[in-house]
Amino acid sequence: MTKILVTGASGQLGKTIKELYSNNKIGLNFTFVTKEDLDITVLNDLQVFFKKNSFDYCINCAAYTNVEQAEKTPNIAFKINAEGAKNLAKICKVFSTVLIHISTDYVFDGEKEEPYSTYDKPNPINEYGKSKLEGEEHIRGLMKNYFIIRTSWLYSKKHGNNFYKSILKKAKTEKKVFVTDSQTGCPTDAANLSKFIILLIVHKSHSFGMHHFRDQKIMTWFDFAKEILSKNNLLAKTNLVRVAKYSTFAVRPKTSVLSLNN
Ligand SMILES: NC(=O)C1=CN([C@@H]2O[C@H](COP(=O)(O)OP(=O)(O)OC[C@H]3O[C@@H](n4cnc5c(N)ncnc54)[C@H](OP(=O)(O)O)[C@@H]3O)[C@@H](O)[C@H]2O)C=CC1
Ligand SMILES: Cc1cn([C@H]2C[C@H](O)[C@@H](COP(=O)(O)OP(=O)(O)O[C@H]3O[C@@H](C)C(=O)[C@@H](O)[C@H]3O)O2)c(=O)[nH]c1=O
Repeated sequence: MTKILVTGASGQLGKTIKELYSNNKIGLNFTFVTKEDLDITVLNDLQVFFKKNSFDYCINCAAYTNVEQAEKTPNIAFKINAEGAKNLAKICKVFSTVLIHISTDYVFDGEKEEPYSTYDKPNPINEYGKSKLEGEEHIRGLMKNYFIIRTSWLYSKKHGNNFYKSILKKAKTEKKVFVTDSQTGCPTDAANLSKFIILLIVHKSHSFGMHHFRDQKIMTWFDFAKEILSKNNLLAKTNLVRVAKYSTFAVRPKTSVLSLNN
């Protein structure tokens, strides 16, 4: 049996992996831990936990993902996304566990017209992106047997908080739904990312290092809102308004398409 620890298991990605694979028949033995079970910012707790239980892989789904709030309380974002990642890297190295860590398109500034390759230099423009980049750097500096998977615009119809669910809620509760067409990226279904991660494990991949994963379609948030409403038969009933500027605390990359060819 391959033993896999999933941290941050009550979030969008953690819940998606649990739904898809907790009852698997492909020889994967999962331990799902929430923030309450195991806080990745407390190194000593990680040490105690890893001494008691051994794992072949750790999928780190724990993160601070509130892009707006991160501008106001960056210290909390850095504590979880940078320090937390550093702690996991230290522990996984000591206990010979492969770390699978998830990062984001928001490590890029969005000024490149072409898709970003894994060789492009990150230059985050908001606190969330900066904290995620610092997490990546800790992992890369501390260990070898890791996968960092950058993804973008993650959504699940069922789990967590995301743009998909925000738009559906607004369509049902607000007279007009204003959505920006000034940022372009790739919405990615959390189920597809989950499958990509599990395939790395099942295939015993040794392609350690940085990877990009996203779904195929490139679009603006406005296009995505239109697609969400259309698929839910709400487009005709909703007053969807295209705007250039939607007021936010955090600046976001203009074009953050991840290259699929690394
Ligand atoms: N959502 C997106 O659009 C994208 C996400 N990503 C990355 O994908 C990964 C998964 O994201 P997603 O599932 O959407 O995020 P969520 O915010 O849905 O889940 C993160 C989980 O981590 C938990 N958590 C927070 N702090 C700690 C801690 N100190 N110790 C342990 N657990 C903690 C949260 O608990 P609680 O809620 O109780 O704080 C939450 O359950 C993250 O690394 C994120 O940066 C990348 C690109 C896009
Ligand atoms: C909800 C909403 C957002 N927007 C705008 C605000 C923003 O510019 C853009 C996206 O809004 P959100 O705040 O929902 O999404 P945001 O939190 O920026 O999403 C990001 O989350 C982090 C965790 C990532 O890693 C990124 O890949 C990305 O998915 O759309 C509208 O124009 N209208 C709306 O009704």
